[in-house]
Amino acid sequence: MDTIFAQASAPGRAGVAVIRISGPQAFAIAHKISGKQPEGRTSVLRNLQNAAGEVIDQALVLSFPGPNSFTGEDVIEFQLHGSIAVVRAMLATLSEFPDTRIAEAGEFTRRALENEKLDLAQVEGLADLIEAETEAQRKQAVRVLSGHLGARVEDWRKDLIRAAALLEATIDFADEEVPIDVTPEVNDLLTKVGAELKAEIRGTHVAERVRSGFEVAIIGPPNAGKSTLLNALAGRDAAITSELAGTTRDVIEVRMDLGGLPVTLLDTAGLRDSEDQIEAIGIERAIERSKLADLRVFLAAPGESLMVSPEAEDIVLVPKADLVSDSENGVSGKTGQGVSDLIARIQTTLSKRSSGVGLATHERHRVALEQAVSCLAEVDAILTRGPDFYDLAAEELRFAIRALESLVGRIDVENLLDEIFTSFCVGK
Ligand SMILES: Nc1nc2c(ncn2[C@@H]2O[C@H](COP(=O)(O)OP(=O)(O)OP(=O)(O)O)[C@@H](O)[C@H]2O)c(=O)[nH]1
Ligand SMILES: [K+]
Ligand SMILES: [Mg+2]
Repeated sequence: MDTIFAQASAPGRAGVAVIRISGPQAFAIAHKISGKQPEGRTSVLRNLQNAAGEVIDQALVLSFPGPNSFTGEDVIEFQLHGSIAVVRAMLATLSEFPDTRIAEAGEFTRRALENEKLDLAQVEGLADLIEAETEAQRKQAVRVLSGHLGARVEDWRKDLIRAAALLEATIDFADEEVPIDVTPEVNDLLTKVGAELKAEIRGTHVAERVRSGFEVAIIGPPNAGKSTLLNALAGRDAAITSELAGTTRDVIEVRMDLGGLPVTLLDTAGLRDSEDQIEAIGIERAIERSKLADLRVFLAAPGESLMVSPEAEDIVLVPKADLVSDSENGVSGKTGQGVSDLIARIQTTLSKRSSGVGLATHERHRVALEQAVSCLAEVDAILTRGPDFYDLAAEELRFAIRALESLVGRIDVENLLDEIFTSFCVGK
């Protein structure tokens, strides 16, 4: 097993840079570079030397003897001064040791997975946490990283294994009089697990949104002030505004953090029947994108007919509130009137939706859960055919169990690993 090393902190100048070493040679290397090692899980201040005995830097040295380390192997961390030259000199010195090489992207985490310090879902949570930009994303990632999904999978697995065992026990008695009817208990177990899986599946759609962002489309007739409103919400001139109807044509996207939720605001072309070919394409796109959006903000005068109808939670506001007398339900991007109310309404609506997130947060999780659910439906169908088919039902149950195990990487997932780890940075 190679010993691997990498800069774990971001590249460039900084107060402190962290270089991490993991593997069988980690302690021996640290000894050569910095002298006697600190006791496990403590830190000491040391001069670090290169092969020629020159001092590279003065640094904190931390040691984590395996298996109680992030990777499960012996790990050393150097906290150096965050200088490009210091880091380069350290990496050059480290690369001179035999059986030691720079780590690949995500390789420390990969070793943590291989040494069962993390399960596969936790690895995904860790990747999400590093990517997190908003509070909602951070919270969701921390939940996944905590390993609760693994615990949940373990519960489902136990229930399904029990159901399979009950069925198999019956098969063994096939020739004799069956002592007890196991179907009520099996059905209870299947119903319970099935309902819980379905609830998790519902949550995955929202979780995906928390990760990638909710889309909120601003739509309405030309010149309603959509682009002006977008600019007011974004706090910058992201879209061109003018008194000419039909100014906006392409969908304009602005990413922002709305009270901790990641939101992409969409400004769209004004909706009307247009002879202009380019404008007509813009209008078509406006309709398409706004239908796919998670929420729509309509700028429309009362009674005004639109080419898209609002859905239940959509927000309908009277535009240019500064010009109308009854401005109760109005908004004005120009004066800022009603803008903070609008932000609060968007936030409330989306937070309510994001509260439905469970522990399964990735497309991969959804696919595995749905596979398990469809296996369970199949088990139900087989059971109605009577005890002669119990062995078939037990077999199908094992497929469901395997689908669930793939969530946490208990079964062979080599191809998945490459996909997951390519999203990691070197040093993690
Ligand atoms: N009084 C007033 N004028 C506004 C308000 N919002 C926008 N305007 C003006 O209305 C005109 C149209 O504004 P835009 O923001 O370009 O409107 P739009 O809905 O994006 O228009 P299209 O992209 O052409 O569909 C501009 O002259 C703005 O200055 C408002 O709240 N109050
Ligand atoms: K306009
Ligand atoms: Mg516009």
